[in-house]
Amino acid sequence: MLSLNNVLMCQGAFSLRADLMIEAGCKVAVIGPSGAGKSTLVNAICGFVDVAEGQVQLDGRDITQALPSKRHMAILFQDNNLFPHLSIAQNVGLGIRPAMRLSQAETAQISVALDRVGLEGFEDRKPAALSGGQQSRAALARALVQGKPWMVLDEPFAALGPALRAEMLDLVASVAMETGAGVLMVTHSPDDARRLADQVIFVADGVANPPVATAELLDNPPSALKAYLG
Ligand SMILES: Nc1ncnc2c1ncn2[C@@H]1O[C@H](COP(=O)(O)OP(=O)(O)OP(=O)(O)O)[C@@H](O)[C@H]1O
Repeated sequence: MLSLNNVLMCQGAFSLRADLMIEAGCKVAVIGPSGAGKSTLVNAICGFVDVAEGQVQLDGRDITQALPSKRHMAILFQDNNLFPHLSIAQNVGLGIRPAMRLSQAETAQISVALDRVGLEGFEDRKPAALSGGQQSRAALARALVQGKPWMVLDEPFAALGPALRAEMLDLVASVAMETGAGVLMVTHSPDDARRLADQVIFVADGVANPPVATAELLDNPPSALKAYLG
């Protein structure tokens, strides 16, 4: 369980409030207008944005001040953060061991993760020799090997076409189901939310609202969400 108890997050003059809980293993989309604070929310949960008031808890443990690396979250952002000078296997290996001296078992684990995302045989390629979709898959493999209970995605597949995006969302969902990981995903697309998410957090007017069942919220949107959806 991930809880934000009366949390106030600030980025310069911008501030965002949240008082909400997300069940372990739940897949949650974060939607809302541009600049509403979706990235601020997930970055605060991951430890990249300071919390000015309130408490962030993971399974009852106060992680408000914890380093990002101690938060049990695998993070996947839009640019994939693949290092261009490293091979795909090395990039995925960074998810296991930043120092990169991998044991045989860890090397095998990388191959299993690459197989899982459909990149078997791509171990030695550099990111530039992969398509955009394949790069997204490699970044997902890196999240996979971390074995964390949460995957946090900030518009991870925004650069992909609709068919490829749907494919990646289904892959995230099946990986999450296999590992039992919860998913928190920022997206601009209500269709993506419907495809992946059990629940939706709507961010608007300085508030990240508690999660509501996806169909319930998108089928009967409150006025601010209706205005956003158009
Ligand atoms: N480092 C920063 N310093 C000051 N203000 C910031 C900083 N980062 C973001 N902001 C401001 O915080 C607000 C929320 O930004 P945020 O990126 O969280 O919104 P968002 O909902 O993710 O937007 P988008 O959908 O456009 O990506 C914006 O007004 C933005 O200008």
